[in-house]
Order: sequence, then structure tokens, then C-alpha cells
Amino acid sequence: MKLGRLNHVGVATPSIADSITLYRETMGAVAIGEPFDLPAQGVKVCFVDTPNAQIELIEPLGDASPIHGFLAKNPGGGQHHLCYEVPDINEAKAWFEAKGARVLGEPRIGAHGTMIFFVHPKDMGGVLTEIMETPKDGH
Ligand SMILES: CC[C@@H](C(=O)O)C(=O)SCCNC(=O)CCNC(=O)[C@H](O)C(C)(C)COP(=O)(O)OP(=O)(O)OC[C@H]1O[C@@H](n2cnc3c(N)ncnc32)[C@H](O)[C@@H]1OP(=O)(O)O
Ligand SMILES: [Co+2]
Repeated sequence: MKLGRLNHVGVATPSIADSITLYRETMGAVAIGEPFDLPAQGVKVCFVDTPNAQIELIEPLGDASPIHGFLAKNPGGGQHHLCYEVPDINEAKAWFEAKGARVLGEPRIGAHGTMIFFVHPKDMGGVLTEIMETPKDGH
């Protein structure tokens, strides 16, 4: 497998609205997208663009959101995952499995419209790792 560029840093927050204010007023972010719901992933999402990567703000959506546990431990929010691009999602899944790393569920469509999967943080040096097939438009 050939690891590609860092696509985004996932940041869990109890309030995307409050985080947008923080990123705009304290961080000086100028390219902040509109928040949208992603019910299949149990999160509300908002992209903050930086020149070389995105910050992906995620807020829990619904009772079964996968980030409830994280926010219970980190009520103010915090860095949740790192996402790297790969050219081929199935090849990448087979690669991680062959290394003995736990792939969490099956690949599914992510917020950028390409296939993603997650690798367990306990098998990745404490970092919840998202693997994403490179978008065809390069974003
Ligand atoms: C916006 C859509 C999409 C995209 O396109 O980009 C996304 O990014 S969606 C992002 C949200 N979705 C997910 O995170 C899906 C994958 N995650 C999971 O399956 C679970 O969250 C998890 C990683 C298995 C954790 O499950 P949870 O029930 O919350 O916790 P556990 O108690 O089972 O945790 C075990 C262990 O791992 C530690 N942990 C949990 N989350 C993280 C984390 N984000 N980073 C680092 N470590 C994490 C947790 O603290 C436990 O450790 P111990 O306390 O030492 O046992
Ligand atoms: Co993500």
C-alpha cells in the first residue's frame, strides 16, 4: 500500500456552532463550509479549509453516534482522528488486516463522497485512523 497525503484532522465538538466561532475568531479561518448532517455516520459535519488540509468538525447526531463515548471522556471536545488518503480502499483494507490492525466495520461512503474505513486506535499508537480513497478531483 502507498500512503497518501493527510486529508483531514477530525475534531469532535459538543457544538459545531461554538467551534465555528472559535475557528473564525480565534484561529482566523476564512474558508468554513456549511454544516450538514450525515445520519449514516451518526455525525453532523463542518469542514474548515486550511491551505494544506482540512479540519473536520464533528458533532454527535442521534443516540448511536460513534463519538458519544469520546465526548463523555472529553466533554469540551478534542482531536478525534487523522485521515489519510490511499489510491485503493480495498488494497488498503487488506494491508491493515494483514498487519493485524483492527479495521472497524466495512468500507463505506464518507463525507467527501469516497470510500472510507477506520482502524482501531489501540492498534495505531493511540490514534484513531481514517483511511480514505483519494477523491477524483483531488480534494
Ligand atoms: C464525517 C464522516 C466521516 C468522514 O468521512 O470523515 C468521519 O470521520 S465519522 C467520525 C466518527 N466515526 C467514527 O469514529 C467511527 C469509528 N469509531 C469507532 O468505531 C469507535 O468510536 C471506537 C474507535 C471503536 C471507539 O469506541 P468507543 O465506544 O467510543 O470507545 P471504547 O470505550 O470502545 O474505546 C476503546 C479505547 O479506545 C480509546 N479511544 C476511543 N476513541 C478514541 C479516539 N478517537 N482516539 C484515541 N483513542 C480513542 C478509548 O479511550 C478506550 O481506551 P481505554 O480507555 O484505554 O480503554
Ligand atoms: Co473523518
